[in-house]
Amino acid sequence: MLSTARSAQQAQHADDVPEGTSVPEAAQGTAVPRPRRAAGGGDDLGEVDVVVVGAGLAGLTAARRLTGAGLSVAVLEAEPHPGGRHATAVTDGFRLDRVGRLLTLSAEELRALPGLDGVVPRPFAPGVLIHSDGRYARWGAPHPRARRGAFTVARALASAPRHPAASLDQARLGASLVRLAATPTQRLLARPERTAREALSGRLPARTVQTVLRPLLAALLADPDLAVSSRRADLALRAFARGRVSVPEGGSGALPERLAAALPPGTLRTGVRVTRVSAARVVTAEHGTVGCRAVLLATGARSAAELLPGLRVPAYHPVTVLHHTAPAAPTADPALLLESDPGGPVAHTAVMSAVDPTRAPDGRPLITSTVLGTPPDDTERRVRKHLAALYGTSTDEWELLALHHTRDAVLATPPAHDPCRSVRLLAGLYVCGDHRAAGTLRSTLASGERAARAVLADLGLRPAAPEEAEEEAAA
Ligand SMILES: Cc1cc2nc3c(=O)[nH]c(=O)nc-3n(C[C@H](O)[C@H](O)[C@H](O)COP(=O)(O)OP(=O)(O)OC[C@H]3O[C@@H](n4cnc5c(N)ncnc54)[C@H](O)[C@@H]3O)c2cc1C
Repeated sequence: MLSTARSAQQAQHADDVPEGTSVPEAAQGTAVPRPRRAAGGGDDLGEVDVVVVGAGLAGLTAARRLTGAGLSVAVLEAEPHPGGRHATAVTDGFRLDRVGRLLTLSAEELRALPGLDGVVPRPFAPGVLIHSDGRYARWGAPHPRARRGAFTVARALASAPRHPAASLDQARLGASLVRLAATPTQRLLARPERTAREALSGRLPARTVQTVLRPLLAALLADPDLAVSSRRADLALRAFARGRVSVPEGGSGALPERLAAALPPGTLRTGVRVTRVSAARVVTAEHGTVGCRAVLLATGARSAAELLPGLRVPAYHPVTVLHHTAPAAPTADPALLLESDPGGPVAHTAVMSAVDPTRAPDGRPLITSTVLGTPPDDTERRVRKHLAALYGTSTDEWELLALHHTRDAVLATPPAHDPCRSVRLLAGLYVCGDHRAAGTLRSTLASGERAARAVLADLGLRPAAPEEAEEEAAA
């Protein structure tokens, strides 16, 4: 049963409760109905215990936890498939990511995330290949005779035979990354927080920051201006130093697909756009109304603010991803190639079929390239020209498979970003997603877990607990 004390509680973060939000029946003290039958087929979505709006990573994680607790749940997703920003489209047998974020978790860390065991990370070649002043340099690849082990990328930088012009810079960067690789998360999070630009320029020569760290952090955090929090930058650089930059086998969609597949049949309803929410009812565009005991908004920040005007929409970095195939792969090297020279438009690119052959059919090449910020008008033509220069080959015969522009692709996490924003608006109404989290994959998933736990507590199915300011939520 819902505890009276809990239901009478005021919203924990009144500033975040949209004006005019209707207080749910449960919060007004009316009897809590018995668990409801699961949503049925046809256009009648029936009644359920909890409606989760949005089948991205956060909503699916919350749904997994709620169904695991025995509640009937309807996950309503506007698109024809789950996954949100991290859905992977299949075109002519190619698996094409929409945003294509890089993974910075080890296989063990990935396995430990709820519902994601079985997702396989496909690493890039160790280190990164950086294009600068028309030349290429591989940073952080271990010497062929070096012993394997932890922190190989950082040690490689510290001990590699050096280009005379860059030897001191390379040694200082290597030493800095070796130290970072060994620093525990809590120590990193306790450091003073500034922009990454300020923090890095205090530690390393401007040339190293500009030619190596800026393009590397742009690839990892989608923030080429280094305005991101120095703590987020340190965590990302530590993952790089530990040799953990990879992509999920089969595309980013492997993560939401795994979470969706584990839900009880009938829980996920795709092609259902929600147009109005209150704590006891959800109205859809074409499928009527769903009655419920709690609503969890997991739609991404902008859509959440459309459904509940007053919710704050934080800043995001836009990302444009282009997928090409070619008569022949421009290289067999599974390297992450970073552009350090200004002018763009490509920030980073890889022969993705060399990194993860499962993304392309019949051994065909797949080249995936990323443009950060607002893309130019003639994006495809300029990207094709830039790729010709980067790979040193003609791209005239290359075929564009897809171009995806996502305006709110990656949460901006400047200094003083709150890593653990409240997920409980009031009893019966909850919100989760990357905008409630720290700017990491783990914290986005944790926001779904936190929201599900808050629902369970308000429904009396688990002891009420303060919203966990979990360590992992920040990391
Ligand atoms: C490989 C990988 C690496 C990642 N690395 C990071 C990282 O380093 N840092 C980080 O912060 N995050 C990372 N992420 C997570 C990612 O960047 C996003 O934070 C996350 O995908 C956002 O998920 P979400 O569920 O909040 O929102 P979304 O993915 O946007 O899902 C929202 C869903 O709601 C649906 N929807 C919207 N409006 C409605 C409506 N009215 N009715 C019904 N449905 C609606 C949308 O169609 C969408 O499916 C990573 C993800 C992957 C796969």
